[in-house]
Amino acid sequence: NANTNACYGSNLISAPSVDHRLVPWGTPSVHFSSLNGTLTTCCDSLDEIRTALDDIDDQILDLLNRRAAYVREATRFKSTRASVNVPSRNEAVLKQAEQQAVHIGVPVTIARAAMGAILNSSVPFEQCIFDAYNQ
Ligand SMILES: C=C(O[C@@H]1C=C(C(=O)O)C=C[C@H]1O)C(=O)O
Repeated sequence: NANTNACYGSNLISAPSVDHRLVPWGTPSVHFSSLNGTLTTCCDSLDEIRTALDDIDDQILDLLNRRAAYVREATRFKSTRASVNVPSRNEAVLKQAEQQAVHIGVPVTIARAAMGAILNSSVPFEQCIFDAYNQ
């Protein structure tokens, strides 16, 4: 079959191009099972998505707060400043996070970067706590 598209003019768009997609395009990736067993799909708008993201970000911050409390507590079991950072443990935490990410389907790129940022900020936080009690 000849490709006759070009015969109809250069402005003919037979398939949405990367720059001209009707939104929303593709198929939804967020599904909820409600109480009566019916499946509902999110989302109807970008606003709805951002409201959901804001709520999740609040939950992440809550977890970070709890995590930081334990990191602070760990300082009490370190007798020297040099023993605050434990590279082997950092590696183990990262490796475990990557494996868990694969297991539950979290994009590994996100899991790796997020856990890396958590560790890279937790160690200085713990060192700061150590210093504050060591002067
Ligand atoms: C909390 C600790 O101290 C540091 C912080 C870690 C963390 O945030 O998970 C891990 C290892 C240490 O570098 C620990 O030794 O477990």
